[in-house]
Amino acid sequence: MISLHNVSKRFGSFEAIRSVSLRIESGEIHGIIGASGAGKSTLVRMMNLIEQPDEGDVVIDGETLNHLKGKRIRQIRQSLAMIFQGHHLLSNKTVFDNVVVALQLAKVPKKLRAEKVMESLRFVGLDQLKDQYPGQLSGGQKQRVAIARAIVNQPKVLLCDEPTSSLDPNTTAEVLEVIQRINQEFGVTIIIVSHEMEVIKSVCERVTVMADGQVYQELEIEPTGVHKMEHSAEGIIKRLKSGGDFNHA
Ligand SMILES: Nc1ncnc2c1ncn2[C@@H]1O[C@H](COP(=O)(O)OP(=O)(O)OP(=O)(O)O)[C@@H](O)[C@H]1O
Repeated sequence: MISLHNVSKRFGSFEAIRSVSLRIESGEIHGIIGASGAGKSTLVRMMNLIEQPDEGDVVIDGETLNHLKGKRIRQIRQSLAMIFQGHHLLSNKTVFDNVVVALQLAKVPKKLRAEKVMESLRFVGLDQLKDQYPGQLSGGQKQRVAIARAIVNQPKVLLCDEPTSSLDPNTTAEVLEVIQRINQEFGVTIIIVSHEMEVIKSVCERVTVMADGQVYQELEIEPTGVHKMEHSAEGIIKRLKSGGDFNHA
C-alpha cells in the first residue's frame, strides 16, 4: 500500500504540489489524471523519491520512505519500477542488453541474468527480437522493451508516467494490455499518469484527478460508469464520462 500524507513540493517559490494526501491499495491499478502542469509527474516522482517532498510523508507498506537512508532506501527503490513517455533505451545496445542493464545495476549474479532477461522479454512478446537495436523497432516495441526492463527485477510497484502518450491507438492498446497483465499475473500495483481519459478508463479501477497541485477528486471506474468517491463537480464527471483529453478539454 502506498500512501501520501500532506505532501508538498516547491520549485523555487512555485508550489507544484500542495498538501496532497492519497492512498493506493496493493494490487490496484490507479490512474492520475489532470491537465498539463497539474502536478501529476511530480506526484508520481515523489512516490519513488526521484523528487523529495518538502513537507509530508511518503509511506510504502508501513515504511516512511523520506525518513529512510542507505541500503534500505535502495532496496525499496528497486521494488518501485518506472516507465516514461519516452522509452529511454540505449540506442547502441541490443534489446537484450538494454534489459540486462537493470539486473547489472541491481547486482544480480551474472549466471542468473540471461534467463531473467529472456523471461521478461517473453512476457512482453519480444524474445525473438533480443538481438535487434532500438532503432530497428516500432514505438510500441520500444515501450515494451522499457517495460521488460522495468519488470525484470520483479518490482512490487510499477509507476507509469504517460506511457502511451506518443503512441497511436492500436499501439496504445497493445502497451496497456501488457501493463494490465503485469497487474493480473504478478499482482504488481500500477500507477498510470495520463491526460487521456480513454487510457485511464480502459485499465484503472480508481482515478485521482489533479488540478493546480492538489487532489481535485477521486473517482471509481466501474463497468457501470464513473462514480465519485467524494464530493464531485459535475463538469469533471461529464468530461470523464465522455472520455476526453484533459489537455484539450
Ligand atoms: N524541476 C522543476 N523545476 C521547476 N519547475 C518544475 C520542475 N518540475 C516541474 N515543475 C513545474 O511544476 C508544475 C507541475 O509539473 P508536472 O510535470 O508535475 O505536471 P504534469 O501534470 O505532469 O504536467 P504534464 O502533463 O505537462 O507533464 C509545472 O508548472 C512545472 O512547470
